[in-house]
Amino acid sequence: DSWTFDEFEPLEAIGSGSFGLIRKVRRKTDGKILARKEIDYRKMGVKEKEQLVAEVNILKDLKHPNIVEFLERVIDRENSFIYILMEYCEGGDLAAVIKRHKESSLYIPEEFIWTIMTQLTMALHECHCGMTKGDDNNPPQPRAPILHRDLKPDNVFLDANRNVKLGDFGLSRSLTNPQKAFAETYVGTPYYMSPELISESVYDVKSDIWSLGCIIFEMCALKPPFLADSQHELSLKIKMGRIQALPAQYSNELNHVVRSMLQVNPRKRPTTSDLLAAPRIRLCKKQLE
Ligand SMILES: CNC(=O)c1c(C)[nH]c(/C=C2\C(=O)Nc3ccc(Cl)cc32)c1C
Repeated sequence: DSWTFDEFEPLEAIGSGSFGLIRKVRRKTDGKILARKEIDYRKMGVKEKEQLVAEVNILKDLKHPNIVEFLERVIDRENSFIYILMEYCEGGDLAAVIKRHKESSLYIPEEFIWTIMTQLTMALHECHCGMTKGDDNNPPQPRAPILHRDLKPDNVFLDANRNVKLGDFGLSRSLTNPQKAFAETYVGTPYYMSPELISESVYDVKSDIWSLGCIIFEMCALKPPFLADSQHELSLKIKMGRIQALPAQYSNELNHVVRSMLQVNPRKRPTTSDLLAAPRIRLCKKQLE
């Protein structure tokens, strides 16, 4: 821990992530604004502590312009707190963007939706198909896919230039052993639970694609693709997989891409590579470079 605790001036709380509060802080040395996740590990069980260590290790290895940057972990043993220092995303989370549009009955412009989808797909591509850093005596090689497992608008953040930053890998898993990761206890947000998770409780990269589809659908329709008053009814709707058409102003290509991600059969859903090959996403990717 190269930072001592009083390096940072605490500012206001800005949100809550997995395991704890997120606070805006100012680094005293250079005045840089950062986000600090504050976790009181006194109350944590062994399993949760292991999960937290796994989250930090995953975040430490993921370096990508569309994934929140992990800077440092500081342990305050006196008060049994762990502080995870990450980049500050001035634009807040995507859930707030959707909420603002819904309240002012304004649809989100299609162009913005494509830029969000493109950047989220690139972030997921890094998680699912990333390469190890490699060094001078061994070349980079494919590493085990990292499943985010809790993709939702609340975990997507925007920086000052509206660049997308995928955050909160609190529930993510690395598929180190060949068979798929079984969802020990599914803790994701019920709205975004994929059909395979409801039935076989097996989670793999295609389950993240389903959740990505739910996020993009919600950006267009300003409500999730499946809504119900009970978990049971929600599960039935998700397994049926019937979704309404997007609002008429959105293009056929956007409808097609969203529906392809929301297919009940995971094998029919596109991979991140398939999505990055879609014409509109290729175009958007070029414009972002
Ligand atoms: C009302 N809160 C906000 O607008 C807000 C702002 C300005 N930033 C955030 C959140 C984060 C932020 O700014 N950096 C982050 C890094 C990781 C995670 Cl999991 C979350 C954040 C939020 C929720």
